Amino acid sequence: MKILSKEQIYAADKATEQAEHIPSFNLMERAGGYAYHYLHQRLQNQPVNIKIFCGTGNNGGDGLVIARNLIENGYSVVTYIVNYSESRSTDFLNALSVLKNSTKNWPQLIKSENDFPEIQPEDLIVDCIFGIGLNRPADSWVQKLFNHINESRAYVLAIDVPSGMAIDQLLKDEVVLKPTVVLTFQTPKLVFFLPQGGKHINSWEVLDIGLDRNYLNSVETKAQLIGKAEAKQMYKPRSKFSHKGTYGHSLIIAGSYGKMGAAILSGKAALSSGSGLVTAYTTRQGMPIMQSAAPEIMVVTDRHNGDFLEEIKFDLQPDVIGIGPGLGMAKTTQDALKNFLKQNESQLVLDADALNMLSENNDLLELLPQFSVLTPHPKELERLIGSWSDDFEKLKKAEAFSDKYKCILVLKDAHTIVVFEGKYYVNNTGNPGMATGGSGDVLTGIITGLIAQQYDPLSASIFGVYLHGRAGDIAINHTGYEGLTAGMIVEFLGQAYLDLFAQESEKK
Ligand SMILES: NC(=O)C1=CN([C@@H]2O[C@H](COP(=O)(O)OP(=O)(O)OC[C@H]3O[C@@H](n4cnc5c(N)ncnc54)[C@H](OP(=O)(O)O)[C@@H]3O)[C@@H](O)[C@H]2O)[C@@H](O)CC1
Ligand SMILES: [K+]
Repeated sequence: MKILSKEQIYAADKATEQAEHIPSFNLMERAGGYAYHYLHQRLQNQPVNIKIFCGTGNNGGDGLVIARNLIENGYSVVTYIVNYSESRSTDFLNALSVLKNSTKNWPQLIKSENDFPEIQPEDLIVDCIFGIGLNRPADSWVQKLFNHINESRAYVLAIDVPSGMAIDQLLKDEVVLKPTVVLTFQTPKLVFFLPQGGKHINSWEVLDIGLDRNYLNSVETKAQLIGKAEAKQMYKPRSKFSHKGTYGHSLIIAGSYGKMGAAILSGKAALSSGSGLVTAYTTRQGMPIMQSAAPEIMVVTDRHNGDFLEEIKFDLQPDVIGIGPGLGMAKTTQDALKNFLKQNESQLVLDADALNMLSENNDLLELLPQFSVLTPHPKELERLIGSWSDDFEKLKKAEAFSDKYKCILVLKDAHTIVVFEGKYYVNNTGNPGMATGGSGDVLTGIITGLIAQQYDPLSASIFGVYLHGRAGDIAINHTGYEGLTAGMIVEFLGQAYLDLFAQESEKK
């Protein structure tokens, strides 16, 4: 699903008005009307007290349209206008005059803290104070109103975006109204998926307000949300006359004394993502551990006998190499990595200690083959690209790094974002149960295994991140968040593949 920027949303508005030859107020009527229907379907005329807080721009105008529809349909509504500014948008004034002409239930003005109404936990709050037009911190009395609503424990439906949250920047000392649900128009907003904004969002839904299809289909967005529909399109079906060679050979270079689990998890994940063959390259001591833990995985070892890899040399030609999990940061391993990178020609997926070694020796980055995949978690990312002031700057810096080294960056987080050639692919699977040791090693294995099967590195990264999260989502139905372990993510990978096509087969 495309994630439009603020400018693109305003442009989609204009394009719709032009294509349908309608004034902008019609679009507000439509958006507010659909939002009313959303509420009405769920409330079914229950006697709940609804308090609608409106700003003085178009988000507030939407609120007035929702209020009018609710009042006309017999709901108990009190509407407030939060007077954060003396200016009113034209369509806000249009919505106000239609409301005043059709009902005696007129809005009340809130000008300061003294005007705040009492809110009961049983009330339903509709937040239409600020939408995407917020461009600076709200006045302190308005922020107090956000907090007043947050403290009420009432159910809060935010229209378009939670008030106080800017969609294209992080505002200093941001105070945000924390909704129960965000009902967002037409397109999810990128900020919902970034840690600093996303933490205020419990759940969100997109409301299709019928913006112009031609515009939406043709607009090229920087960010895209990856869900099942997008993942399904990437899936490569298997052919009947295939054999294990068809699905490639993955080499996983991983493990050290006390960290063999990382190699096992990565190797198993590569296998379960479908790689035809998997070989692990690890320390000599690791051989019996690998062989007994994963009989399907072949093992090649360093000829030395130490706790850490001292040499990375092998006599086989894998299609792709995943390197890093559990390697440790021993000097001997760093030298081994350097020598390996100098002569390596295979496609690479780099994770964990391999990334830390790259951060310590920036020259090594020049040795990476084009389209290498790097899968840092936030701390590893910081070591690679330096610190950032906020999530938006983080993305910009990641983009510059990816451009400079022609690599694919997989920014692991609650919503992992794959960054490549100026585009952001935002993953929408996964859950907090996956914040567990070894989860990242599994992802490395999955992406490696997909590249072995001839997925191009970008698709392998996007699809791999999706599958990883989906496997975790299916697994928690059995384990709960706390009980989920990385090994289970591997076990549920097959289910994640099946789930891609689950709906079709159920319908048959
Ligand atoms: N296509 C769609 O999706 C459709 C969208 N629609 C709706 O329009 C909404 C966007 O409306 P909007 O542009 O009028 O902005 P909104 O958020 O109401 O803010 C109002 C004004 O406040 C101002 N301002 C900013 N920060 C401030 C601050 N801290 N303290 C005080 N003032 C501040 C700023 O004006 P400024 O002062 O900068 O001139 C801003 O313009 C959108 O979210 C959706 O609900 C639908 O109606 C139709 C289809
Ligand atoms: K809002």
